[in-house]
Order: sequence, then C-alpha cells, then structure tokens
Amino acid sequence: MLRHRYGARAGRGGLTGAWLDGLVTGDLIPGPSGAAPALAPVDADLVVSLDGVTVRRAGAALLHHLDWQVELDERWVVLGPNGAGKTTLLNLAGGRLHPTAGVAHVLGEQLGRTDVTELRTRIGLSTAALAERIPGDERVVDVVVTASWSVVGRWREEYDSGDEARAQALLGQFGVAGLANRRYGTLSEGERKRVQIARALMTDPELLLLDEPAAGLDLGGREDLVARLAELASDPDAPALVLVTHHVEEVPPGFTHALLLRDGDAVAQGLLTDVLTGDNLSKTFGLPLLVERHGDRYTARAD
Ligand SMILES: Nc1ncnc2c1ncn2[C@@H]1O[C@H](COP(=O)(O)OP(=O)(O)OP(=O)(O)O)[C@@H](O)[C@H]1O
Repeated sequence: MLRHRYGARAGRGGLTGAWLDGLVTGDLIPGPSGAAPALAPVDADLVVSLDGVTVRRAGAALLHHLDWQVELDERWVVLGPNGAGKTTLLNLAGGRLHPTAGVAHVLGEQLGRTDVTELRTRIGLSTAALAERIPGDERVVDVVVTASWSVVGRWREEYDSGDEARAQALLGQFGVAGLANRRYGTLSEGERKRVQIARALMTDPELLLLDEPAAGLDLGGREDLVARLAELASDPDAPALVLVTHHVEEVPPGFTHALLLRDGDAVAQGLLTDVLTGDNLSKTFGLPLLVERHGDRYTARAD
C-alpha cells in the first residue's frame, strides 16, 4: 500500500521531477518496446494537458477530441448539463481512466505510460462515487486522515500525531473542526461536503479535483462553501483547482478559467470572464440564457 507524503510538494516552483531533466520542448521519451514514442509535454508548468483526447464507452464518445490545458496557478470551473462528460473529465485528470485516443498528461506523467498508483497520490479527488464508499460509522477525523493511505475506513494503518493534527487543521479550515469525533453518517449533507474536501486536501495534492461540491446544499450551505473555496482559490500555495458544477451561481470568486462541455465537446474554454457569457451558456445548456455578472459572482436564468 502506498502512503502519501503530504508536505512534500515543493511550493509553487513547477514540475521539476527527474522525468524532465535533460529534455527540451518536443523531445521524445522512449516508449515501451513496440509502442510509439511519447511526446514530452511542452511546458513544465502544465498540471493537466489533453491533446485530442477521446474517451469511448459502449460505442459512444463521452469526451470527443478534447484539447485542454491547466497550469499550476489556475483555478478552473467545468460547467455543462447532465451527461456532458464532466465527471469523465475529472476521472481522466484524476488518473482514474485512460483516453481511448489522444494524449493526456497529468502532473507531467503521460496516462497509459506511468504508474497511476503513484500519480494518484499527488491528486486530491472529491466525487460522489468516492463519498459513497465512506462508512457511516467512521469518525470524521478518520475520514480525513485515512486519505494518507488512500483508504476509506480506518483499519490497521499507522498514523502519527502529525497526521491527526493536519486532519484537524483541515477540518478547521472548512469550519467543521467541532465535528472531528462525530460519526460521518450523522452529518448533514453540507457538513459531509466540507469533510470530503478536507479529505481531498489531506495529502497536500498538486491538483485538487472537486465534482459538484455544492450539490445538495441549501442556500446558506452553498454560500458558506463558495466562500471557503474562494479563500482556497486565493491562496498562492493552494494546488491547481478544477471544480465541476451545473450552476454559475456556484463559481467561487478567485476562479480564473472555465471550460464549457456539451455532449463530450468543448463549447468554449479560456478566461472565466470571456467564457461565461449568455451566448456560450445558451449553446452549452441548449436554451436561451441570460447571464449576469455581479462583482465576482454570476447568475443565469432563461432569457
Ligand atoms: N461506462 C460507461 N459506459 C457507457 N456510458 C457511460 C459510461 N460512463 C458514463 N457514460 C455516459 O457518458 C456520459 C457522460 O457521463 P458523465 O458522468 O461524465 O457526465 P456528467 O457531465 O458528469 O453528468 P452529470 O452532470 O449528470 O453528473 C453520460 O451520458 C453517461 O451515461
């Protein structure tokens, strides 16, 4: 079992692992015997780089020839209707699945040519599928601390006081320190979401992927979570962030970029202020929408 090494992240200095040593832009990394050589990523600051990526399942393209790049200091929101391919994209960026076609690099590693077990230790992922696996009788602090060993459900793994202290601090960062000794199953949906994000941050990841973190929250819970994510987004030491949502109201201040997906295709992508327009959102959701910006927040309604 592979233990995460939290705190090992070397600031925001870029991906300077040995794999890049001696390589220049466009150099070829030798592939496995018989396989085509892989192109090195062009920029060491790229956290995610998709080049013509397609993901097919049961004959359907869940993602279709997608080009997308996330840099170290960027905070992305991925918006789109049900079935657009958002979770598929997060699972790809999280090293949970490989492209059917095209080339995907995550944290400098090419999917399909790297040990994803190692890669996953560098990525914080919070999805409904992972949340469903958390035992209801687990202590909240254990839900967070067990991320160190990539397990859900504390068993015989060993943790030291530093692990527990970090888990407590993260729970505090998300306003749920007082719940540390409660059973996870007794928490409200809003409290669970915050615990899940604290868990995803436990390993000091270089990339944090959040799938619909505000889903199921009431208005107060949503606003509280949006404020806490805005705080995270403004922290220069925070990992690169990718947040999936259906609602522009859930875009936290400080997020910098947006990708709009529909039926596995990118409708628009780039700077948030350029991308979150009525035209783009209307194409994405398939109905005429009016999008308004109020300071650093957005609203949308049928036009
Ligand atoms: N293993 C699979 N086999 C066949 N189709 C799949 C598979 N996994 C996902 N799909 C389909 O791919 C499409 C995209 O799924 P995905 O979960 O990525 O969408 P999404 O944008 O996250 O949707 P939602 O907003 O409803 O969560 C959906 O139509 C889904 O039914």
